[in-house]
Order: sequence, then structure tokens, then C-alpha cells
Amino acid sequence: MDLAELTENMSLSSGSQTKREDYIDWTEYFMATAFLAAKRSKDPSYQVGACVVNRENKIVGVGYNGMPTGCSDEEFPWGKNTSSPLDNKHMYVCHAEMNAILNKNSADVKNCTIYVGLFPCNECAKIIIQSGITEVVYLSDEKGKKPIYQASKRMFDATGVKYWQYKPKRDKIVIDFSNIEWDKMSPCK
Ligand SMILES: Nc1ccn([C@H]2C[C@H](O)[C@@H](COP(=O)(O)O)O2)c(=O)n1
Repeated sequence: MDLAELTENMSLSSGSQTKREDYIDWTEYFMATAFLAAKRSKDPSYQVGACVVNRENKIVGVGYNGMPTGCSDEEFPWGKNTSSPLDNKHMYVCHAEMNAILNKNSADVKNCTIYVGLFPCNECAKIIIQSGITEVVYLSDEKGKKPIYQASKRMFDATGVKYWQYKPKRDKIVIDFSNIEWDKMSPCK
């Protein structure tokens, strides 16, 4: 047994172990969940994820932007600068917020918070308001100057839906499956 193991065992047996300090907080957890969901998106230009959370910090819905169920990712178009409007993805893609709300595993999403990578468009803002969600936490507002996003803010302001931009405390949250150090974790007693 080396010195590190000995110290670990001594602190375990004396019951003096304290909690980890580098755990992710709730906001990081929910925003990271939204970003993990976005990794499922097939959209070549924007991958957006959303995570709906209730007042008990329980996740009740997750979604990402994608084609409606039954509309094949292979057959429906992913382009947007097309000559025919029918070949434009905007005709078909369901936004992340809409999917997260419709995917809910609870009776409703009243008084919930939605975490989303990109500020919601006007159509999603309507769905957010009508579903009873009262708070929007977003990471990026990069399209914020466009009228559809200004319309969202106007509707949120009128209805009292709180919205605020999340400023990450750390640059990255990494899940590296090749480097999970189970051997350095303490066994359960
Ligand atoms: N809050 C948002 C904003 C955008 N989206 C989706 C919708 C599209 O798939 C894509 C944006 O497409 P673009 O015209 O910018 O290439 O992102 C969303 O799900 N939620």
C-alpha cells in the first residue's frame, strides 16, 4: 500500500472525508445537458439543445433541433439558401425548445425553467409562454438583433417570462470515456 492509499484509508476509517468541491452546479448541469442533447442534431449549420427543469431541479424534458418524427433525416433537406422554399430546412425543422417541451415526462411544464444554447425565436417564445414556462436561460444571443428574436423579447417582457444569459464559470466540461479513473475512486462501504 502506498502513502496515498494509506492516507485515503485512514481518512475513510476515521470518517473525516469531506465532500468534493469540483462538482458542477445546477446551472452548469442543465446547460451541459442541453449541449449534450444538441450533439444529436443533424443540422449542419446550427446544433441547438434545450433542457426543461422544474422547481425541484428535476429535468422534465430534453430536446434538440431536428426533423419531425417520421420525416427522414436522409430525405428532408438541410439547406437554407435554396431556390425552392420547399427545399429549405426551415419549413420542416422542429426547434430544440419545442422538442424539449413536447418531450416532457411530466403532466405540464408550468413554472419550469428552460435552458437553451441559443436565444429562442418568436415561434418558440410563443410555445414557451403558452406552456407556462416562466424562465429562460440561454448561452448565446448571437442572432439577437434579428426581428424574430426581438419579438421574443417583446413577448417575454409583456408576459413576465424572465430571461437571462448564462456566463459559464469554466471553459469546458469534459466526459472522456477513455480516462475515467475508477481505480482512484473510493470503494463503497
Ligand atoms: N433557439 C433556437 C434557434 C434556432 N434553432 C434551430 C433551428 C435551425 O435548425 C437552426 C437555425 O438554423 P439557421 O437558419 O440559423 O441555419 O437552429 C433552435 O432549435 N433553437
